[in-house]
Amino acid sequence: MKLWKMNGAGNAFAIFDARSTAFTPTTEQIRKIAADLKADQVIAMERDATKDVFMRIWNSDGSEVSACGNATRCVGLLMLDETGKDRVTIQTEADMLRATRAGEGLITVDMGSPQMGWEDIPLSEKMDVRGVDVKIGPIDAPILSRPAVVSMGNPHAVFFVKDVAAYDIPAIGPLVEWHPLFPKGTNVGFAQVIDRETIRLRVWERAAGLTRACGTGACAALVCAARAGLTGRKARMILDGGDLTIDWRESDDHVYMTGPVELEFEAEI
Ligand SMILES: N[C@@H](CCC[C@H](N)C(=O)O)C(=O)O
Repeated sequence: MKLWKMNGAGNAFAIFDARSTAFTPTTEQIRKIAADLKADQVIAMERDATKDVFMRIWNSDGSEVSACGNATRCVGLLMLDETGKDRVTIQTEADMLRATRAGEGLITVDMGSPQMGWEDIPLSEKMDVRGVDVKIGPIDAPILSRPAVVSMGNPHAVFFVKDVAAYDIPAIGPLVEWHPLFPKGTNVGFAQVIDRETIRLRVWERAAGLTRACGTGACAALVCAARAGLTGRKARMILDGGDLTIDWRESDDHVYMTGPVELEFEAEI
């Protein structure tokens, strides 16, 4: 079986080609693969009846999830190279996504429409998604405002803060990640709006911890910022591992994510 170690803006993946050999890992095996290969997520590329590929996603704790923006860009590059097409279709549990080239080492993925209903996130009770009431115990950091929430095929809570550096994210992230308001847990973003076209963002990822970039997290932060009038619909997102450009187009309501993809090594196992 072929294995690629790749990253998208520093978000690290072990990607297995399971199109001709079955890949049915246990939770323990996923944890070990993620630890040994220093991967935030483990990905399996499987055959799909109508799309170019089906993508399965596991977080580093072994849980399976339905969306991963940066991995979609990595799988997009592999499929664009393999098929020679201008555009490839990638089916995930959450949605059908499309990937195209956007210049040297850059891939754009159409991430589809954000889901804004409280049941879509999901929340455990009806609440205004522009600012939900999560009470977390006293923390040694400036007071946090109510986070905005949105689903990009996976749940996101986004805090808008004055200075991202003032927050101990590994201490605060887990308190929100598994707060009872989020029955399926949530990814937790800390977004500092620099100007109407630039956001500094760090994300505590559900079941993976603080990563160097989170693609769906960047989409979620831009959607929440634009919805609140803090930015326009297109912005440069500055993450620890690199920049992503997020464009929430008015014409089709879809969120387009563009950013770097890097192949670290490939192997046969
Ligand atoms: N790294 C990802 C998101 C991976 C899944 C996430 N941790 C979750 O549990 O929803 C991205 O680039 O979007």
